[in-house]
Amino acid sequence: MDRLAIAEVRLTPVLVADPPLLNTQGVHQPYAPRLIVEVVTRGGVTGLGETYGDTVYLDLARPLADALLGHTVTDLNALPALAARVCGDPSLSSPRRSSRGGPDAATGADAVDAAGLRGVQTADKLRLSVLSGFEVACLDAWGRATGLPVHALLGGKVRDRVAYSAYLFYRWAAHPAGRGESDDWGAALDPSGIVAQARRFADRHGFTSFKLKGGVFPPAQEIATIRALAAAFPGRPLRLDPNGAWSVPTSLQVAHELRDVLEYLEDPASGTARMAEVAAGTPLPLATNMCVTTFREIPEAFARGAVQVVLGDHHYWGGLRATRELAAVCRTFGIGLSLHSNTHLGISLAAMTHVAATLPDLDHACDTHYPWGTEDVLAERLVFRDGHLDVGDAPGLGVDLDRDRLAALHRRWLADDGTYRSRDDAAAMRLAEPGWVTPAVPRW
Ligand SMILES: O=C([O-])C(=O)C[C@H](O)[C@@H](O)C(=O)[O-]
Ligand SMILES: [Mg+2]
Repeated sequence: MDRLAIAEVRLTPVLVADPPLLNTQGVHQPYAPRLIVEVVTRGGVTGLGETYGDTVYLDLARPLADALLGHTVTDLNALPALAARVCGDPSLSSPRRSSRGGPDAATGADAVDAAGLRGVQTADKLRLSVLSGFEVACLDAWGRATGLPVHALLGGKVRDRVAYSAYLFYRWAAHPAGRGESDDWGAALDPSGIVAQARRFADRHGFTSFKLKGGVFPPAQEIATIRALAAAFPGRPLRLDPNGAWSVPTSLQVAHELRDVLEYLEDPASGTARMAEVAAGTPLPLATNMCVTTFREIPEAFARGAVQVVLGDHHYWGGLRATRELAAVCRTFGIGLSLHSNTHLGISLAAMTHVAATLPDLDHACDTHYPWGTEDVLAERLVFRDGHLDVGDAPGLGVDLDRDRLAALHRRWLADDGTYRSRDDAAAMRLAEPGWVTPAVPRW
């Protein structure tokens, strides 16, 4: 066991190129912050983890890294209590104020900040997101030390490949003011642009289901885009996610108009109360990665029938094992399950794939931003075949770090003056539209 004790934890914040993808709050900044966690055992094995890299997460990660020294990588049930002790007083788990001085993201369904795209931001959720990077790194180290894949440490895989969905975004050709890296996707701001984007995703990665990030244009335009996708890809599962931008009547109208082509409607309205009202008025299933993002949000949402599919995310649910606990709760209440994604690198995609492989009732193809990325810290990028990732049996996560790439992305983080160290989609939007503020919801 001593060989599995943690001798060193390395934290490397990085900035990763991100395209100008639009959402209801603004546009992605040219660079997204991520944190790479390396856990080194006394036996000399290194495990990899990845999580959000915004400054508020880094502030919690540093004390947790120190506190982990001497613990063994198998000691995962003790992680949440350790994190609660060293990352701050659990009583701080009440809602947190927006770091941007705007409305408090957690006080109600009408207030969102960048974190609001993934539900309210609480101290609990921040801490769990940090913890998830360490949990994954410990599992990777444990697997590498014993020759077992992470899915085996989670009880074993029930499938050999995991289905992913194409994540379509309205987008500009380039970031405003000549910032960031360029790519060859071009702009997609209307139905034909999105259909072309979907074709490219399908041709390149074999995706057969499609999710459109909505809440960008008035609903009639987004309905037209979904209709164009349905015509171009008949019978394929489609999803639309305006991140809570619509009122209850608007949500009901969109649900009615698209009821024959949508697999589910994702977070049409903000907050459990509005989602419950929408759900009561449509047979279309509602999915969420906003109103059910923590265990404590489950009882009310499930009792009120507010959601029919939970889009789990191992980052903010607190790791791969917590994601399995979420799956058990969803199974108990007859609620569907899939997995959500934010801008991420290959370590998180590998982690997500391992846990997805162990979930018997994964009902829908998982989300991923990965195909939008052109940079990674992995020696070899993960490759989708027929819209799936294979679930390997190599030890740990089965992915290797490229130290030169990691160092280069870290140098970018070091060189940044703070502009990109915390995600701020509204700030990025202001470069194109001075005076832009995060729209209040309901926006339409
Ligand atoms: O499903 C979702 O809500 C997301 O993927 C949240 C993300 O933050 C997405 O809106 C984005 O990347 O702009
Ligand atoms: Mg969503």
